[in-house]
Amino acid sequence: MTPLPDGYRVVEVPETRKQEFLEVDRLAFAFDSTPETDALVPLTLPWDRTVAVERPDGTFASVHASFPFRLPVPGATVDCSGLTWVGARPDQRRRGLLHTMIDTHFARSLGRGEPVSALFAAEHAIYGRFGYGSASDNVRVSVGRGAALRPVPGSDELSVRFATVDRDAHTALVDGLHRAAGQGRPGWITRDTDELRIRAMVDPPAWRNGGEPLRIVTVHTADGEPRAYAMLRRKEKWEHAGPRHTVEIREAVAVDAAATHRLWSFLLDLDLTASVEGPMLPVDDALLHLLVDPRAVVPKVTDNLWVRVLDLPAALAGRRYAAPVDVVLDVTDARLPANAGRWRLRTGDAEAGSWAATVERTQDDADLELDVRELGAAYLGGRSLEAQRRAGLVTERRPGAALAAAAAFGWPVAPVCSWVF
Ligand SMILES: CC(=O)SCCNC(=O)CCNC(=O)[C@H](O)C(C)(C)COP(=O)(O)OP(=O)(O)OC[C@H]1O[C@@H](n2cnc3c(N)ncnc32)[C@H](O)[C@@H]1OP(=O)(O)O
Repeated sequence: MTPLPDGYRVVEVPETRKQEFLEVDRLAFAFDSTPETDALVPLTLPWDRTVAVERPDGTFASVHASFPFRLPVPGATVDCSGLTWVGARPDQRRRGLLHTMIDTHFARSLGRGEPVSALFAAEHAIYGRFGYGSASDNVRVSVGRGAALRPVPGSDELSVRFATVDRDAHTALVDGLHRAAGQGRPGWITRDTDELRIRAMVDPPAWRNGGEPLRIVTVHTADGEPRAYAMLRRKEKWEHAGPRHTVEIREAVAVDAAATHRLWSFLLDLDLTASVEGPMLPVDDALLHLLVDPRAVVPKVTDNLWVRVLDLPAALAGRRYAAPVDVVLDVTDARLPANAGRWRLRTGDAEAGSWAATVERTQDDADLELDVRELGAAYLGGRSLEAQRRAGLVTERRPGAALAAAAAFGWPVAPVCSWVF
């Protein structure tokens, strides 16, 4: 454990200390709220997983919390501690408080039997030093109005409804489609509490930034079954030559190609608009395959989930592999030495097109040497171990081992989480 300044201590935060907790994060993240906004936006924090570092005078210097997620991984799901709301008061930075909070978070997560942790990083430079690897990307596209899509059979039979987001009317529809659309996609964390489901659709006026209230487009079959949705806000812009409104999409999901086609055909043809600013999409999203002219979009790719392997054998045995492999990994892990050393990962028989693996300690020579950070980056199947070898981040001791391991760790569906926690 990293030593704290004299008199500082780690404490659990009960809900009765909510305002003190929020005050630290408001100072850390530079935001404020109002009673009107707070009344509309539920706090999603699980209070039995909320922790602070307290100063000698009993006030909070820094805080963090975690969500108890089920993380979809290649071919399976594992328990995952979703680190969130990490913040130190600006006058308490760079004294090791985050080091202590991370050690505390790791110990508490392992104590609950959670073999991995995941997070969205506020800044890219923060979490690699703690063994988190950037494990997935998302793409945001800016698409001009009228961009054409390749035809998809069945799209024309679907109909579209347009409404203002209504919690009672839409929460179950959004949650059901979100779950269905993410089937088989690593990283696709679902919103498993009422607070998280509501939080996804809240629309306090203070968040509108000059735009209209949050609207929802839903796509339905002839008998009314929902197949896709997009939550969006249009912003007015009138120029000399006429209207050039933008469409800002908060989240868009569809359960199949026909629904994707119908949804985006509608979004790309809204009157008065000039462009559509897309939500966080997986880098292999169907929309990107359907655009007739992909050069017409301006893609922005950024890091999405970061993953920290906490319990190496449980984490690696908890996912499936895309190819058979027998490889000895020699792992370094400065913060969790139980993960360090040599591990043999060996797949068994194929089942439904993928392979389960056993992971055991070994004295055999290493095939690959890597830090737990690079293992976390490869864990969801979206970052190649061979690419990391080429970048000098993974060392190969047996020729061909990186290619073979990369084929096994990779996955045909790109990992992404569609919402920031
Ligand atoms: C999952 C999430 O919640 S992401 C949100 C993270 N929070 C924020 O970005 C809010 C604003 N920032 C903060 O509150 C703080 O600066 C924190 C929490 C990021 C870091 O807290 P600190 O107590 O200052 O961290 P600590 O003193 O333990 O230092 C951690 C190390 O990371 C480095 N570090 C911390 N923040 C950053 C940063 N933003 N950029 C680059 N390096 C950083 C420090 O220099 C230090 O490096 P070292 O190990 O070489 O000494």
